[in-house]
Amino acid sequence: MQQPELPSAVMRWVRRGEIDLIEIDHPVGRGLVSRQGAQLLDWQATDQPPLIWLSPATRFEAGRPLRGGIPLCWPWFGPRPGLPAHGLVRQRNWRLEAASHDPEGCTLRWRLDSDPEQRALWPHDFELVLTMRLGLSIKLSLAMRVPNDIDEPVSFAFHSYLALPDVRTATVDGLSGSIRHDKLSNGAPTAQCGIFQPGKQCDSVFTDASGRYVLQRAPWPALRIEAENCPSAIVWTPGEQGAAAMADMADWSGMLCVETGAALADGLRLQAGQWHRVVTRIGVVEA
Ligand SMILES: O=P(O)(O)OC[C@H]1O[C@H](O)[C@H](O)[C@@H](O)[C@@H]1O
Repeated sequence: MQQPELPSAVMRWVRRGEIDLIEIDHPVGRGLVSRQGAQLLDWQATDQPPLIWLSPATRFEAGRPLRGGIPLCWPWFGPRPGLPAHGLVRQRNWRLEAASHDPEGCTLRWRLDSDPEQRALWPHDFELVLTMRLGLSIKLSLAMRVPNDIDEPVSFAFHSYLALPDVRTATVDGLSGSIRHDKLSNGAPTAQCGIFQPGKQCDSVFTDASGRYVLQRAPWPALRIEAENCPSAIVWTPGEQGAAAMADMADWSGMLCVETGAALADGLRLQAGQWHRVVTRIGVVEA
C-alpha cells in the first residue's frame, strides 16, 4: 500500500507487536498514532501534563481494539448483536494520505474506504477521511460519505480516553440540559442538571448535549472539549470492578472517557453522496 513519506525530522514509523505506529517528536509536543483505527494513542504538549491516556496493559494485536487514545466508533456506537462493539473502523488499517508539520504542530490525514470484508458485516459503501491536527491542543475532523441511501441512522463517537490524576475527583461541566441515559442502572432517561460527577464508576450517554464541556482534573489544568455536529456525549469510567474484568485495562483511575459523537436517538441520517463533517477539539483551559 503506497504511503506518503513522513517528514523524518519529527515523525517516524515504528512497530509495536503487530501494530504500525507513527511516533511524533515535535517542539510543541510528543505523541503516538496507530495506523490501525487511525487512532491517536498518546499526546502530550511540551511542559503540560498528558492529555491522552493509553492503558499500560493494551495489547498491540492486529484486529484487536487498542485500549486508550481516541478510537473512532463508526457506524455504530456500543454493542450490536453478533457484530463487533463500537462499529467496524477502529480495528481496521487506515491509509495515511498526508503528513506534514509546521512550527505550531503536525497534521495527519487518514482514509478508509468500504471493502468486501466489511460489507459482509454492514452492507453499505462508505468513505471516511480523518484529519488530525496535533499542537498545543488537538483537533480531529472526520468527513464521512455514503454514496447510496442507507436505511438506518449512523452513530459514532470520538471515544476519547482523557488523562487525569484521579477520576474519583473529576467533574464534567457543560452537560446540564442534556438527557442522561444511565447504562448502569438502565432506568428511564433523566434530565441532567448541573455539574456531573462520574464518581467511582459511570457509563452514561447524554443526548441533546451542548458539545462544549470542561473536564476538571485538579491539580492538573482543566480540559476544554468542543465538538461540532456531535449532539451526544458519553462519559465512562469502568471503576475497579469493571477494570478488573478487562484484560487490557490497567491504572483505570488515571483516565476518564469524555466522548463526543451521535448515539441513540441522536444518530445521523446521512444524505447519499454528501460529505458530512464532525469535529472535536481538546485542549487545556488557559488560566
Ligand atoms: O470495551 P470497549 O468495546 O472498547 O468499550 C468500552 C466502553 O465504551 C463506551 O464508553 C461505552 O459507553 C461503554 O459501555 C463501554 O464499556
